[in-house]
Amino acid sequence: MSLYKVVYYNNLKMMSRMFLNNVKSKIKVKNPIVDCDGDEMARIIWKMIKDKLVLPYLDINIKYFDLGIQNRDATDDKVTIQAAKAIEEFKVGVKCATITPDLARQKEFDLKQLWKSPNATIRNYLEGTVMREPIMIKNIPKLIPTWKKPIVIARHAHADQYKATDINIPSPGTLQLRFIPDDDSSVQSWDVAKFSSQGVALAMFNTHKSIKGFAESCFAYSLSRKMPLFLTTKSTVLKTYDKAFTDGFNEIYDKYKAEFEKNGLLYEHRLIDDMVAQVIKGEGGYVWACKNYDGDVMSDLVAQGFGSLGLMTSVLISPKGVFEAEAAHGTVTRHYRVHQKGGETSTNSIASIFAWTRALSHRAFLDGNKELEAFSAHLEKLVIDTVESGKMTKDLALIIHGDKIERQHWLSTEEFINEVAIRFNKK
Ligand SMILES: NC(=O)C1=CN([C@@H]2O[C@H](COP(=O)(O)OP(=O)(O)OC[C@H]3O[C@@H](n4cnc5c(N)ncnc54)[C@H](OP(=O)(O)O)[C@@H]3O)[C@@H](O)[C@H]2O)C=CC1
Ligand SMILES: O=C(O)CCC(=O)C(=O)O
Ligand SMILES: [Mn+2]
Repeated sequence: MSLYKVVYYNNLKMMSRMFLNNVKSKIKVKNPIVDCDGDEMARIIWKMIKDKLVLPYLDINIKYFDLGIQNRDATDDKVTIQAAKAIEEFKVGVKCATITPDLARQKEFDLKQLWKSPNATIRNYLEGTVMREPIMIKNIPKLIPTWKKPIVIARHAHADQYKATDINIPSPGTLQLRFIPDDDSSVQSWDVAKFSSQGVALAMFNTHKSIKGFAESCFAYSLSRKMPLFLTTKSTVLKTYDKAFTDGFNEIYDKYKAEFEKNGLLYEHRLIDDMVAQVIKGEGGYVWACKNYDGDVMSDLVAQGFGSLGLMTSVLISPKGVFEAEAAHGTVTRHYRVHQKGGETSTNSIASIFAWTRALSHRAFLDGNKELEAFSAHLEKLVIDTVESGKMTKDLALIIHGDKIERQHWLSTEEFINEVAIRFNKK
């Protein structure tokens, strides 16, 4: 079995029918799923999804880890690494968006320290590639009208800025980079900068092993989806660092070249600035392999271009044979502030629902559980049917109605999830 298998439903209607025809009682799920809870509006959505769309239908052993900021602080962030290890053990995890604290958050929650990003901790532990793909829904116009087919961002999930040493330079002086080999060869050092006043510096790294693992997952994934692959870097500027990516991909491509050509698929390296311009004028329909930071930024751009951050799925596929699903967006703090004041919110829960369906379908695939596979497909179909019937959250309604939007055009956060749940019960 390929380590990089991702289940996609080509025939949602047929799978959904299978669910309706066959499922009489709660579906038994043999092996556990690791559930990582999160923060703010995302946490509120998470609970509603579990209570209304998942737990009533599944007899499932959920290994729960509370990655909410208060519990990470209370456990000195040990809970995050425990969650990563549990995902490694049970092979399938699903994660709610979490706060990565900055100084303002430290003050807000009276945190012991500025804990690291839980996403970076988990992804660095599991390694692998984050595949981000927009959910395309017929009646939601794309903000970038030239886009006709999905653009899948394949984001290298290991290191670079997300495992960097990120420091203040307190006074004038010389900054050096040193490499001390484990064997007897001599120490090497490089002068990075001569500071005449205070400043900042960053040291980041990656490994050839991780880069080649990234390349492997991108080629395997592109082939399985029959989509061309583009890798972007700034190798003209980072002549050594980014060349490690172009060389690593070329090496792995040798293995895939014949299959790519047989399927009429293209692999090409492009400079990132050239690519961003091409992306806007092209029609989509490819996998875009991005370095870690580029993938973070570009996936939000692509998500918004296709409609909303609430429609961007995100799955981590790891060479350890492990799978983690999440939404690409964050905790949606601006909406949460409204909720805290008792106001009505309309936060899109679709990407979080799809985090659950993608994790469950991977569980189904690993366990050979056809009923669970049909359940996940059915839930995805209900969500899409709900939006196609005109019932949606405000982010989507705004794309359709623009400044003519009225209250009747959209549902609140809870109303949308209730609407999906009602459809479930109608059968
Ligand atoms: N995977 C993770 O765990 C991630 C966590 N974060 C964390 O999330 C927190 C908030 O980050 P922030 O930069 O505001 O990014 P968010 O992605 O949470 O939100 C940014 C804006 O995008 C729109 N948006 C995002 N998701 C949705 C949705 N589901 N439905 C409707 N609109 C949506 C909203 O726009 P509008 O206000 O215009 O409606 C929102 O204010 C931070 O603490 C950050 O650390 C951030 C990214 C990923
Ligand atoms: O981990 C974080 O702080 C941000 C994560 C993020 O933005 C993403 O996964 O897209
Ligand atoms: Mn991001």
